[in-house]
Amino acid sequence: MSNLESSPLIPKRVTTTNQRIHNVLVQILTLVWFLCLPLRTVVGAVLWTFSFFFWRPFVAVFTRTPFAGMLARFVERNTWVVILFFALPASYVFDMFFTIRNWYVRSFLAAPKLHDQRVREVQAQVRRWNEEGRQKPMCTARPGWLTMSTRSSTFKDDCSRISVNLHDIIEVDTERQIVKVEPLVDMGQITAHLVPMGWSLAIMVEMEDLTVGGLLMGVGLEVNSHIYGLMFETVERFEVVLGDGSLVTCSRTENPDLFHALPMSHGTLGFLVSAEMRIIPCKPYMHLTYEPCHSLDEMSDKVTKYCESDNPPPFLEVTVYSKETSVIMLGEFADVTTPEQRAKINSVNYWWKPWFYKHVAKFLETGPSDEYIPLRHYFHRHTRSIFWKLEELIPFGNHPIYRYLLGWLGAPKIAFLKLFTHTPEVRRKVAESAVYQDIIVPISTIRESIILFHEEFEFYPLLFYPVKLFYKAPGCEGLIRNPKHVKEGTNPPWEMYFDLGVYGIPGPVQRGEPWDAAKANRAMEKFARDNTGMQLMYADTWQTQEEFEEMFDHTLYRKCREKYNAIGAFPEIWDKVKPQDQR
Ligand SMILES: NC(=O)C1=CN([C@@H]2O[C@H](COP(=O)(O)OP(=O)(O)OC[C@H]3O[C@@H](n4cnc5c(N)ncnc54)[C@H](OP(=O)(O)O)[C@@H]3O)[C@@H](O)[C@H]2O)C=CC1
Ligand SMILES: C=C(/C=C/[C@@H](C)[C@H]1CC[C@H]2C3=CC=C4C[C@@H](O)CC[C@]4(C)[C@H]3CC[C@]12C)C(C)C
Repeated sequence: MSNLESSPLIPKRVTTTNQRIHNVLVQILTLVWFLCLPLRTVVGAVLWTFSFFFWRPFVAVFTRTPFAGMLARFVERNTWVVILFFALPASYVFDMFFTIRNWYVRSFLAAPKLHDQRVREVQAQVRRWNEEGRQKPMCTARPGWLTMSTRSSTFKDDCSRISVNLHDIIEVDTERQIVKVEPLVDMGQITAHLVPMGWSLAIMVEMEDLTVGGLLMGVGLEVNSHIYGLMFETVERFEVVLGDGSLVTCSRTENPDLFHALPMSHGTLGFLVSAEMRIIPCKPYMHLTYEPCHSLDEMSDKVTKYCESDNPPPFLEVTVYSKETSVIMLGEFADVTTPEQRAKINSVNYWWKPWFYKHVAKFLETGPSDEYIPLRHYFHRHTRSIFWKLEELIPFGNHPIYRYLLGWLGAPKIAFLKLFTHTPEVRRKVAESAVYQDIIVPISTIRESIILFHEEFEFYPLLFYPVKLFYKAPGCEGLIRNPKHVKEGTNPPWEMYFDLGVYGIPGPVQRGEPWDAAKANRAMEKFARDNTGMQLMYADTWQTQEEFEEMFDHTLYRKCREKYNAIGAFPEIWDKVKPQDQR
């Protein structure tokens, strides 16, 4: 028995019939596991031994030698080799493991009971950290390579790592229209659970590996954020372990200051251990209408009109293919009942299908159209191509031969891309020669923003998701600044913003011309600050601390750090996100 389990803080487990079945199954599986020894040895040895016991130490040692540059060049020029032979198979095995594990936990282990026990384990770790003299500030033990962040920061090396290993969906309450989840539940897990029940998160974020904790303690948004706002707006209650090990809950009425300060606080106020989030009923299909636009003005006018109308389309996304061309996608949940509708079904996520954004680009030539996409296919439409990033990594990835032969392997997990290809040297080069950035700015700046991105990055496609930012009453203003030009007569007041994202190698770099990463990124950040906008902090920032604090309002955040015992217990956000050279 571990020390934690013998602790008086943790209740003894109750053995239920399900758990007895669980015990028998564990014994059977152990037997099967041993009987499969030869297969296990081959697969396990090739994948895990190579990745964890050879590749990482090899990279660590190699990067200290004069050959580091050579390795970086090899990885850079032959990224597809590393991805095809290591990242893809590892991702496949990892996904299979988690699919089985999640099914198993759902079927045989009582998650609500385990939740309380696991929260106590987090509390026990924090209390132990206090008893041992509060040496280094705390952060979650999740390793950097497993996260979705492209940041090069290494703050975790200077922190005490607390394991917040909470992976489960605790409860779906269709009457209250709430799902209660643990922070490491990811988007893929949620759609697999909710969609067959006829429900969806109010904001169902696209990428399967994004976690609830990361999206709420960072920023989450999707193509219906022009209705619901950022993901944290759909939260009813947070449950948090504070720096002294106590457990608090907060909502709009209970500890409201903490409730409003938590979003975007990046784990610097406490450890999130559960969140209650709004769910909405859904239908089996998304009816998607494609409207190609052939000028920036046409797109800007149409999008503004749709977003600000009294009856906006429930889902709205734009993919910008060049300064003047883009496709607007308008979606609504739908049933498919008639033969005409059935003829328009397109399961876009089957592995042999063309990547979604390539499919959408065709409407620029063929004109407006519509189709019915099965809901899970729609929710995860960009996963297979990692938006438009995979083409750079596997240039032949959308070729029909590749799709039919190897498409079933799916996309490499971002975590494994990072694990296998991010040597420090590569990371440095990426920051100087590629851009992964999103800003959220008012919809009134569509033209200026796209022109700015064209001048600074000259990379397409661009991602465009409209987002409603709600005005917060005095005392409730969190890190995200209040919008300045709210729409008259709305309650609560709001202003329409949009997320503009650029992910890839800028035009000048592709052509072998000079490109000043610092200048371009700083111009983008200044534009966001000047327009009461913000940058998404999963990415590297090039701002100074003063500029960062001009972008994000630290007033309530700092009050809460003091009131809820976070000072000394957790780093400040800036310490987590600041650029490497400001450490
Ligand atoms: N559509 C969208 O909205 C998209 C959003 N993103 C971005 O990706 C990030 C999410 O990625 P993901 O890998 O899921 O998350 P991460 O592991 O990157 O976590 C993001 C931040 O949240 C903190 N955090 C996570 N879990 C907890 C917890 N239980 N308690 C306290 N703090 C916690 C982390 O703290 P710590 O540093 O201590 O680990 C970290 O600072 C977000 O920043 C989001 O903006 C990316 C793509 C799309
Ligand atoms: C914020 C949004 C979407 C963002 C995604 C497109 C990016 C989020 C994380 C990005 C990536 C993470 C790590 C990577 C590993 C590198 O080796 C290659 C690049 C990348 C795959 C990179 C690509 C872009 C992201 C997926 C929207 C939806 C608001």
